[in-house]
Amino acid sequence: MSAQPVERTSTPVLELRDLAVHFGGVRAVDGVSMKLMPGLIYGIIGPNGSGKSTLLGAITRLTRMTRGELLFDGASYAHVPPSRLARLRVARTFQMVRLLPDLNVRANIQIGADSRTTSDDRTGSRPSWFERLRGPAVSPAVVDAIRRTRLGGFESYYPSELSYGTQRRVEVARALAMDPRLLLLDEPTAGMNQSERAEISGLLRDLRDEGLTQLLVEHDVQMMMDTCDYVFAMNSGQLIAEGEPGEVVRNPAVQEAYLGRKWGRDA
Ligand SMILES: Nc1ncnc2c1ncn2[C@@H]1O[C@H](COP(=O)(O)OP(=O)(O)OP(=O)(O)O)[C@@H](O)[C@H]1O
Repeated sequence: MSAQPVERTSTPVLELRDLAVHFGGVRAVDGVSMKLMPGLIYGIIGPNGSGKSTLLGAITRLTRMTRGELLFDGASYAHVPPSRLARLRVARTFQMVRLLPDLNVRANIQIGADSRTTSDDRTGSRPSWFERLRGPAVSPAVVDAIRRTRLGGFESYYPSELSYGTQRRVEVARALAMDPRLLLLDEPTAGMNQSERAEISGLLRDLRDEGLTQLLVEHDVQMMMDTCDYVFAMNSGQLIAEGEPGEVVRNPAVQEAYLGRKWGRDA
């Protein structure tokens, strides 16, 4: 693994230049620049209120930027509406599980596959996603997402019948069914037990090995160290450190931001 993936010469999948999001006088994100190179898992760590979720919101165009530039594959998308992000092949999962309770696992994942084609095709002549769910056809993208997330056997289950960890995996599967080039994950292991966390970490690393670029926001620093290739640390809306995960969590500014807590097996 390279400790300095940003030094590679290929075009970043995602680049942020001097990104800022201010809410009145609150500088939630204040001048963040980063480059995400293809096929790596990136993480953002930082204490509560440091701006991590706001940054994800800006990247996914759900939160209005105050200034800065967003580039995907080298092209600006700062004015692309969030509904068109699937077309860019950017997918995300949310802090809270957002599965539709009245649809089974297969149908929930189908929504991901349909969101991409819906975003691409605005002719209005196609059946709605709900009409297609009632039909017999299952997209190859859905079959593939179920295989990659090891959800085989759960296809007919409803969300309320699944453990929290499995619901989270369905969320990841729904995002994968969009065939993303960049997957953004907001606290994917929140509320999980240790074995569920390890399972998600393994899944994300498998997806990385298949070439999927990922950006992860997570409170569990040990999980970030075990999972990420490269970590950004935020505090008060700004980046205070970046690099190989072990180095970043030992950085004095990062340690101070977390009020003296220490991580790492040998820290
Ligand atoms: N819509 C909003 N209006 C005003 N202030 C906001 C808004 N959203 C976030 N903030 C503020 O911006 C700052 C950054 O919040 P944000 O949720 O991005 O941090 P975070 O690092 O994701 O925190 P956590 O780890 O607790 O989720 C905080 O001071 C927060 O109160």
